[in-house]
Amino acid sequence: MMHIKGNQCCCSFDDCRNTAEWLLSRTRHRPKIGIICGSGLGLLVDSASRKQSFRYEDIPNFPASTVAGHEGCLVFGDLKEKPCVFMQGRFHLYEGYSMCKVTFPVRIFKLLGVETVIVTNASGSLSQDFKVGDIMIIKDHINLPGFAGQHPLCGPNDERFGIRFPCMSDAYSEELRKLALDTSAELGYSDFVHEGVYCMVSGPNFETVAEARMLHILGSDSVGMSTIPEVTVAKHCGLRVFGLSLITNKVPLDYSSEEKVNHEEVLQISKMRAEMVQSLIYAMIAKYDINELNQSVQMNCQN
Ligand SMILES: O=P(O)(O)O[C@H]1O[C@H](CO)[C@@H](O)[C@H]1O
Ligand SMILES: Nc1nc2[nH]cnc2c(=O)[nH]1
Repeated sequence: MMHIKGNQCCCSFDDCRNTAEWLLSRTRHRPKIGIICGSGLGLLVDSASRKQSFRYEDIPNFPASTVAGHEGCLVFGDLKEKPCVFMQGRFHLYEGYSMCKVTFPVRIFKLLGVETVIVTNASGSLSQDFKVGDIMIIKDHINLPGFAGQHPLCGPNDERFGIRFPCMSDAYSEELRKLALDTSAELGYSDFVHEGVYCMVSGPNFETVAEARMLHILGSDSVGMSTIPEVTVAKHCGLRVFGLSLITNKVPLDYSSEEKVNHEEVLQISKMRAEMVQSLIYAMIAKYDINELNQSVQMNCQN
């Protein structure tokens, strides 16, 4: 599959602008919060009001969802009266998409007027402290494909999106992480909500024992096959980022382990715990003062 024309990204500023204008001319929604639903987490959309949905296949330049548990719909709607847009299904490198296709919707979010992105995913735990069904607030990440040059910002930089060398040491908003921890305590969730470091691998296979041990030694608390490209592009274009990772399985760190992960089990646990993820996000959004946060986004966002 060829996504790069010469050394040009297949998703130029004009492609992004055309897609955003197509959407803006078909909806009255003007979202401020963009939510990316991970594997099996599509039901985060369920309680939104005034919903309007577009199938990915009908949106110009949008890739198609090919993975079970990723519905393939862009849904506009309000959560607690805050205007949101949801990706019910994301794109992954292992589907054969280039990094610019994987992250294309994040740039569309930006051009739609979104200021905060909430990413969610399903991941396997490497930390002995996490149990299946726990929620990990993403504090930081390790971009393993990025180390090998599989990086969404490689190639010519378009300054209309952001600067050539973006800072990543504060990728995940400290203020939103604190809000998440406080909200978890109020909901009585503290026993199963923890902060941690997420590591991305390209997939599609799950880890060998030796790989899992290496990722753990490197400082990863959980591992998955997504999220980091989206977060990187969001930070590059000045969006505020918050991330939640649902622990759907334990990654075997020992050859004697009986654990054998598969995607069906990942989806089963995601669907079982999606309501918890949903109530945490809703409670956070209810408390979230968009105007106040916008001011601090502008102050903090020096990129
Ligand atoms: O990261 P999300 O999209 O939630 O999905 C996770 O679950 C799938 C594997 O079961 C992989 O795609 C992995 O990345
Ligand atoms: N790489 C990887 N991705 C996952 N997504 C959900 N669980 C896992 C896992 O154990 N490993």
